[in-house]
Amino acid sequence: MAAAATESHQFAPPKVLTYNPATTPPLLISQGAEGRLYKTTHLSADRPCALKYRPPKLWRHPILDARLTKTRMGGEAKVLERCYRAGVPVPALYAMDLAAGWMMIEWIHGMPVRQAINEWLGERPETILDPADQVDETPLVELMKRIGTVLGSLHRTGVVHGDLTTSNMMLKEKESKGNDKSEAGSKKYALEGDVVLIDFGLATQSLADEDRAVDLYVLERAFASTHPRAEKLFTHVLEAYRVAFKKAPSVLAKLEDVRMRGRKRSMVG
Ligand SMILES: Nc1ncnc2c1ncn2[C@@H]1O[C@H](COP(=O)(O)OP(=O)(O)OP(=O)(O)O)[C@@H](O)[C@H]1O
Repeated sequence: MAAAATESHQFAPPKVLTYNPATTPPLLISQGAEGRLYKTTHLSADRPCALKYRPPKLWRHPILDARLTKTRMGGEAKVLERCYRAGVPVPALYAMDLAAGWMMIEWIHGMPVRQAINEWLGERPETILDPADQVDETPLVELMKRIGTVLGSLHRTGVVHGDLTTSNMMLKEKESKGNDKSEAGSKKYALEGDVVLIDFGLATQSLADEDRAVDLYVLERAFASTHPRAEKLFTHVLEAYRVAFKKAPSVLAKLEDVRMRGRKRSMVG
């Protein structure tokens, strides 16, 4: 949940947020165990950005802590740049200071895919796939396909995300959505927009089918538990992935094995 004003933060924000006169007062967007995310601006007031900050961990040896921050955040920045250059939809990297533990990335206007789907499903009957309901699930199917296409481009680039969930994808707002303010218009456009992947903190570079399959499996499981009413539509993600990515057939065959292992593990307990 967004919390305003620097003063109320439990720990001081990084200096970059206080010494640069062109920087807009930071808004704390999220706070996790390892880091915080602020909304601020980069270079000019009309260029919003997300600032990811990993504050020093006082319980860790300072040299080890600095090394960990450099490795993890440096790895995340490297992956972001690689994806951006290859045309995978990710936020652009604006600036970073690994020694100080922060990086500034493009602000994506929109909402997490998780929220967009839940708001859209909120108005639907319990099982949206029941033909008797005559619910037009086309917008959600189209969104699933866009997710599959983006994942195909991610894996083609040689990157696995490591933490795929619908919270780690943003639905980038489209201009048309902003122009049509009517209720019908906002429903019609609720699931429109480009899917942008975020949070590459656990990403790695890999070309292995196994890693790619596990990436898809993690999303499949997360999707089933976050959006149980739309679980059956996940197949559209995999279909679009198959179309977008030449090596998909062997990844999807591997996904079968990964699922099997997952089922065995849950039977054993
Ligand atoms: N580039 C961005 N533009 C807009 N909002 C963003 C951006 N990056 C992150 N967010 C928002 O901030 C939230 C947290 O971001 P992110 O997941 O990258 O941080 P995190 O601290 O690693 O979080 P987590 O604890 O979920 O891993 C996201 O769910 C999203 O709502």
